[in-house]
Amino acid sequence: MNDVELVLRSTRVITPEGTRAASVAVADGRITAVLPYDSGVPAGARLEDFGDDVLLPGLVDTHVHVNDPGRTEWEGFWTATRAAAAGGITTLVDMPLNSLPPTTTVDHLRTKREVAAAKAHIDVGFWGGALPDNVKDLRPLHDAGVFGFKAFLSPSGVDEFPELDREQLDRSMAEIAGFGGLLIVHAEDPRHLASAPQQGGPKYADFLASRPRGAEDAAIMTLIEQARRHGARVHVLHLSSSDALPLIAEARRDGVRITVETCPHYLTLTAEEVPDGAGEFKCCPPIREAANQDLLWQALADGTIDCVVTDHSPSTADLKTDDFATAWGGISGLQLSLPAVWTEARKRGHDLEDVVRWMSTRTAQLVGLDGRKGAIAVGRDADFAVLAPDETFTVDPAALQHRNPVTAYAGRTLYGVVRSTWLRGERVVADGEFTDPKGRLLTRPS
Ligand SMILES: NC(=O)NC(NC(N)=O)C(=O)[O-]
Ligand SMILES: [Zn+2]
Ligand SMILES: [Zn+2]
Repeated sequence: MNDVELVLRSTRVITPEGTRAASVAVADGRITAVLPYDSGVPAGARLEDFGDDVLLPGLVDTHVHVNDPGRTEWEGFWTATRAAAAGGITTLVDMPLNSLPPTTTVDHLRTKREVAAAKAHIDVGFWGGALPDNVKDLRPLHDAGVFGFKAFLSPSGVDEFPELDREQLDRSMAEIAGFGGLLIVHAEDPRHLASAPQQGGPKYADFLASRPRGAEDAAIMTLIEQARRHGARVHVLHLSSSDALPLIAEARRDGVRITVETCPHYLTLTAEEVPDGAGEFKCCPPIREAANQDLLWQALADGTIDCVVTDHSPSTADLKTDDFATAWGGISGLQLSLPAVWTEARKRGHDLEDVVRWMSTRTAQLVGLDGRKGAIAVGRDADFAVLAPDETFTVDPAALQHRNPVTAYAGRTLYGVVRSTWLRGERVVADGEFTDPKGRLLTRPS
């Protein structure tokens, strides 16, 4: 084993065994030991002492739309990965849509990887996309290292990424189950969307009524039925409807291989407080009522919801119009996800270990990266965030690093200042100062 190069020390290190004062030894970008706080520093090693700031594993955000290449006026690898790093995220997995080309063939994946390579400030992996006409591309994409496949059941918002009907979903799922892959699904049933009251305009209540919980519940029922039949591994993206929770819990008890994520905005923002005309709050499925949010928190606490990811899906500011029917759907959360979730979590009696489990450990597990990411433990990559959990700040859009600093969190006061972020033992950002990009491109461990 190589000599220890770096020791990171804090009175509060979050490890799988709990939070304790510890020294974390690093060599060749990996954690080689987690030792008592006063273990000393080997000759030739550098010491970084964070005092009482918390050292936690870098977050793993498995739901990010980087949009590069093709819609780089919306977002790109340079800006998205800087925003992520500033928010304590050290790994992201890029969604297959909104970039041009979308990640739906091996050729397109190659293009994406070339574009990302020089710009990534954190580690980056890729999801593939399941379209009505690319079943033959799924296995080659899997073999090329994508982490799984996203499918929509309702329109995606971009023409080049059409949704699957039930038969097409069935066919793609059979194919993906055949090679042991993971299918991740935007679960809103188009029939329930079509039959809901439709009314454009600036009233949030009208938008909410147009995308009812029943649309999510019905799509999730379809997904469960098909996953059960195929023995497939499926994952529900960006769950907002609390009514779907009992369905998911029951399916899991029956042995269906289903996991679920939700997002910071569903956990921290409520329909009651969305101002009319405020397009920065539009996302699909929508932010729902406070009572719904309480049930999402309960499901996180009892484990029905596995993890929390951003669904960072930005656009240019002009597309976030005051008409909820036509405004771009997507909330930009990369830089603020940790403080936003932590602020609400602490209010509800959770500790940072819970937040780390939801935003790092479980997301790493979801994509099979738990051998390398998601915990401060020997053998894992030396990816860290240093957080001052009791310090507050007020969200100023001008301080955000993503390309179009539109945010639903403007003016909110949040707990948790990310002081620095570390990737494989190297500092990526500290107090707003970034180093040159050091991110690597990840493939699914086989
Ligand atoms: N085209 C999108 O980026 N859609 C995303 N938009 C949201 N969530 O509003 C998503 O993940 O479905
Ligand atoms: Zn989606
Ligand atoms: Zn998304």
